[in-house]
Amino acid sequence: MEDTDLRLESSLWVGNKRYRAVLTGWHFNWTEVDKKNRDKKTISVPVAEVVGVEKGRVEILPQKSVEDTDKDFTVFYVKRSSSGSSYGLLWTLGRTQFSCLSRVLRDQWAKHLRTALKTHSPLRPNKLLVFINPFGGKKKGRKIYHSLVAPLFELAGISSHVIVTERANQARDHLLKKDLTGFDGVVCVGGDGMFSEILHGLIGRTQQEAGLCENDPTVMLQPCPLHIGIIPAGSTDCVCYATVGVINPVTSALHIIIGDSQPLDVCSVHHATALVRYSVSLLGYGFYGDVLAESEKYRWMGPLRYDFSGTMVYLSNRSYAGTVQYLPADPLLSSPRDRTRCLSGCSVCSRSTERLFSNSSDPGISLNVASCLSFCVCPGEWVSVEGRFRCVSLTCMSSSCPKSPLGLSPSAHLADGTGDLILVWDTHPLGFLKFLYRHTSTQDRYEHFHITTKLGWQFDLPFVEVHHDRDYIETVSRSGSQQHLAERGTGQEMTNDQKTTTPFLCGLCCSKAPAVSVWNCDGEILPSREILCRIHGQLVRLYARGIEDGTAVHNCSEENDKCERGYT
Ligand SMILES: Nc1ncnc2c1ncn2[C@@H]1O[C@H](COP(=O)(O)OP(=O)(O)OP(=O)(O)O)[C@@H](O)[C@H]1O
Ligand SMILES: CCCCCCCCCCCCC/C=C/[C@@H](O)[C@H](CO)NC(C)=O
Ligand SMILES: [Ca+2]
Repeated sequence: MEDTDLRLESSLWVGNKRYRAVLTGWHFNWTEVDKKNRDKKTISVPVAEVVGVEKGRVEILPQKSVEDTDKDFTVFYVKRSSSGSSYGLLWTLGRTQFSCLSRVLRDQWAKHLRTALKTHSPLRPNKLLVFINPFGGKKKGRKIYHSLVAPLFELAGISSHVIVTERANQARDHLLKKDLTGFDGVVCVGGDGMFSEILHGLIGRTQQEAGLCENDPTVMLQPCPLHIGIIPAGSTDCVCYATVGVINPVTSALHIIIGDSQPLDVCSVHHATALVRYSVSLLGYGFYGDVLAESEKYRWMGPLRYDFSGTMVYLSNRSYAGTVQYLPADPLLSSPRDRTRCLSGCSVCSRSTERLFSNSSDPGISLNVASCLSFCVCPGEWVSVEGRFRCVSLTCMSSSCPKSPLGLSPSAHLADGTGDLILVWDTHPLGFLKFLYRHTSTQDRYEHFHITTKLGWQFDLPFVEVHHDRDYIETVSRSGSQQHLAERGTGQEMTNDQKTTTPFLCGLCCSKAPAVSVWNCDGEILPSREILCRIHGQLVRLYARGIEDGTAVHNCSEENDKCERGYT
């Protein structure tokens, strides 16, 4: 249908005020008109952000009520407000009840608006498969879904098949084996672990159907056709925070309803000739591996277990010997140190789409896995580093979360086909504390497109390196070579503290320093230490749009003169 066919204009009343309402193809605007026919304030809502249109005077929350009047219709739409911090925007459900002069006109408005919203947001889901983890986070998944999300899905005409999980990996197995015909997307209600199940199920299913072998890191994996929605109800909710900007079930539900689409890079992790897992947020050895291993003992603490374990692990003052090899990405694409951020509509990610899906541009395809584990197969390209590390982390995105608002790599991109490798060399305990403090502090903030820090940038420390990687390998083992620490980390000879393998404050919290750590892969401990990773650009799509710039919120409401895009 042409946009001109959707155009409609008439007087409408909200309460006793008269408005001139106009539906163009893309926007629905209503402007108050005073008694002298002068325009006053305008409210403008993009049609793509209209959630639903109901005949009569309808309310949804706290309970649904319908007054079936002849000349009225109610429009529900996305309304934005600041989240309190400057990071991301909260979305709530806006609602306006309109009255028309006749029933015929009312029916015309309802029909035109419904047609327009379908035309302008083609990815809106009709049918969703929803998995609820009843035990995630504070164990409120069921309540969050039924009280906050289900009424919105119903309003938007989405039918959902809900499965409350009874065991770990049920959602993954369902996606791998059961009939998924008719579903537009899969929604998980839970935390990063639940998201990871959906990720594994959908990627696995897609490769099975395409006849591709996931174990082979040289294979170009097939992007998943189904979208993933995340209703946050977990402990860290990092994937939700880093792709939406807030941890808020209503905001996430609204992104799902309007069919937002955010591609996401995924890292496949291999050991020997097998796929071990996929990762999007954190593949971390050393500190983050130890924090996860320690935190498993304190599950009963809920989300606080990470802070408690973080403190315990910090006090144990561990570092580990190992070797990391990586293939650097093209520095012209972007840099993890450029202090920009990946926001909604990011141009770096958009430009990457073409590059990623043209087959010729991926030299990583020719890797030989067996060789990779022992030496570099692309001389001159692969970089190898060896030494003692506090932590080695790889992330495909910023991995910001409430515990680390800037994230592990604040300037990383969600969908540029690269990952950031952060090497924190062994250093004095106070130096490492500074790094942890900088990257977990809530005081640092983003300003329009650039990151400014009051405390100092987390990568501006002499023992921290950050690299931008296309594909890379990591092998971590105990090499016993401690000299590298002095050579690369601080440029000075190692101190006694650094040389010793005895933990700092030993006896207060642990008795013997372990020789090796474990890999934390998005909150799961990996069984292998020697791993090979490959970044698969834009392998999955989320019902999200990246982080909207919180500083662009207009301070406008229905009382102000101009209000665009439903900002409040
Ligand atoms: N019914 C269930 N019983 C037990 N475990 C489950 C169930 N459903 C899902 N799980 C598992 O629980 C783990 C944690 O779930 P989730 O991510 O939702 O919560 P969380 O508190 O954020 O945990 P984490 O921070 O460890 O990821 C997931 O890895 C998932 O596989
Ligand atoms: C001295 C105290 C230090 C406290 C450290 C607290 C931990 C900070 C968490 C930042 C993690 C950001 C990356 C997210 C990773 C998720 O994939 C994963 C699963 O939810 N979360 C964790 C904590 O491993
Ligand atoms: Ca990326």
